[in-house]
Formats: sequence, C-alpha cells, structure tokens
Amino acid sequence: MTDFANALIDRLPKAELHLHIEGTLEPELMLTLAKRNKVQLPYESVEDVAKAYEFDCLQDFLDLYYMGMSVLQTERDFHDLTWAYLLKVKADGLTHVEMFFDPQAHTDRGISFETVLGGIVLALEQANRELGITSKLIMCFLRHLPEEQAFDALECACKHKDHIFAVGLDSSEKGFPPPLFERVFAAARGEGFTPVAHVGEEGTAENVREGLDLLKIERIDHGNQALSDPELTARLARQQTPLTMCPLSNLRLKGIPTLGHSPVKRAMDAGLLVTVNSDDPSYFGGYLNDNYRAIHQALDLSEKDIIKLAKNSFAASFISDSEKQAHIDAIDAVVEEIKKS
Ligand SMILES: Nc1ncnc2[nH]cnc12
Ligand SMILES: [Zn+2]
Repeated sequence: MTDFANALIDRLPKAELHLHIEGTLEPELMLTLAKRNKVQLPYESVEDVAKAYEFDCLQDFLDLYYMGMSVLQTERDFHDLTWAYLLKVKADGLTHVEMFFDPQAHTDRGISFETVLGGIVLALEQANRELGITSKLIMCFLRHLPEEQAFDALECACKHKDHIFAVGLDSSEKGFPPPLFERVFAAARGEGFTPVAHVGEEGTAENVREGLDLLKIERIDHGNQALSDPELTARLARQQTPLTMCPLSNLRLKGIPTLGHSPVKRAMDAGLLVTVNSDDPSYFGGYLNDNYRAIHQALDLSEKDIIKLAKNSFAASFISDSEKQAHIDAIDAVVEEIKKS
C-alpha cells in the first residue's frame, strides 16, 4: 500500500452507516460486565471468547451475539459499550455514525427499552460534545421474532422520536423475508421513521426487491445479492439507492470465500452508491478503517476509489444536503493536506 493510500485511509473523515452497537462488545468488556453484573458466561478468559468467534454462517454468529449481550444490563453498561466504540472510531477519522440497536434482544430478557436507549443516547450526546461526532439512531426489528413484538418495539420508539431517526430489519434473513414485516414498516413510516433493512446478505436479490417495493426502504444494508440481478443492479444505479456493504463481515460469515470476492468494487463500477462499514467489528475482526484497508488490498482499489468511498459514506447518510457538502469539503481539505505533507 502506498503512503498516500495509507494516509487517506487513516485520516479521511468518514461516516459509518452499518454498525450494530451490540456488535462492538469486545471480549474484555464482555468479561468485565459479566463480573460487574454477576452473569454466568461459558468463557473464563479473553482467549476463550476470541476462540469461539469462528462462524460458518450468519446464524452461527447470531447465536453468539445474542448470548454475549446478556452481560448488558444497566444504563451504564449501554453507555460504556457505546462510548468505547466512539472513542475507538474517533481515531479512524469517523465524524458521523448512523447506529443500529436491537431493543427486542434486551426487552425479551427483561431489560427496559428506556435503559437501553438511555445509555446509548448518553454516550452519543457525550460524543457530540467531546469528540465532535454526530449521530443518528436506527432501531432494528428482529426478523426471527413475531410481527406483534415488532409492533411493541415500534410503540416504544414512538415515545422517543427525538432520539430515534430510522427503523431497520436485522437478524436471520433466511426464512424471514420482508413481506412478514410489511405492516410494521408501513406503520413506522406513518410515524415518520425512515425505513432501512438488511436484505440480500444471505438472502436473494428478490429479498432486496421486496425491501424496496414492500418496505419502501431508503437504504439497503448489505445488498450483496442485488448484483446477481442485472435489472435490479441497473435500478439501484438509476435510483442511487445507497448500499451499506461490510467486507470483513461477509468474509467472517462465509458469504464470500475471500476478500477478493467482495462486491464493493463491482458495485462501484456498476455506478451504485456503495459504502464500506464494519457491521459487528468486535466479532468480525476489524473496525471501520480495517475494512477500508482490507478491501484496498484485496480489490486493488485506487486512491481515487478510497476518496470516493469516504465521500459516499456522507452522500449515503441521512444528514441534510448542506451537512453532506460540509463533510465532503472537509474530505477535499484533508486530501490537499496529505498531498502537501
Ligand atoms: N450482519 C448481520 N445480519 C443480520 N443481523 C445482524 N445483527 C447483527 N449483525 C447482523
Ligand atoms: Zn448488520
């Protein structure tokens, strides 16, 4: 990698648009919180936890992900988790994040919606004040749970519209397609929430189409399988519907055999509005810049591609056009600075 490419990845301002806060739970914090909250885990050490992070598919990961989050019990725990992520990615040049959280994974085990949201919001507000990082929150419905429970989550979210901007759909994609959530997404849109969904990760191009046509999603989380359908690819290019792709996640969940198979560059070349993100960085072996570095090497990205991806991260975000422009101008300024140094 050239010094210029390295400096671009290290220093360019970036947004992260596909990040599950529960997926940032590092083994050290998991063990600390287990002790603090007297939760039994099947692990004794950080090495034990790390060893368990071998996945053959999305479901393998999800089983561990839901088990790991059992250590999160108090508002302070959710604050500490969120703050640890924000501190880490500040060093990656992150200036804006649109963050997923999975309230049903907590309310299902007796933790209140307000405990979860309160801790996350405290850390996001602190990050705005102390780190200059702006944010939006996306509440995800867990697609392996019944529609009725998604409606319960939506009812909670409606009391907190000042803090929750969008709704998403995550968890097991196979067997739980978008039509199951058409009604709750319609209700969420009616309440003013912006819709997004995980589609085409392990599922099909048809799931991506259903996300667009039935759930009316404004951004596609993953969407890898869309590229297997030329007509859908052309539609996404024409509409400029953003895709939040996650290369290291795809690799670790065996969606792709090697990073060289990541669809990021193919999607860029097809004219899609693609972004690079970390998904669940603690579980997949890398935060935001690790993902940029990994695909830069594996896909032989040019320096222009890296700058484009950083700009796309803001273009694909839900901030205002003037805010987008300010971030894109900041990228140009950093590029000039790096050229001079
Ligand atoms: N990559 C992913 N796909 C679906 N659901 C998730 N929940 C957390 N990470 C996820
Ligand atoms: Zn995800």
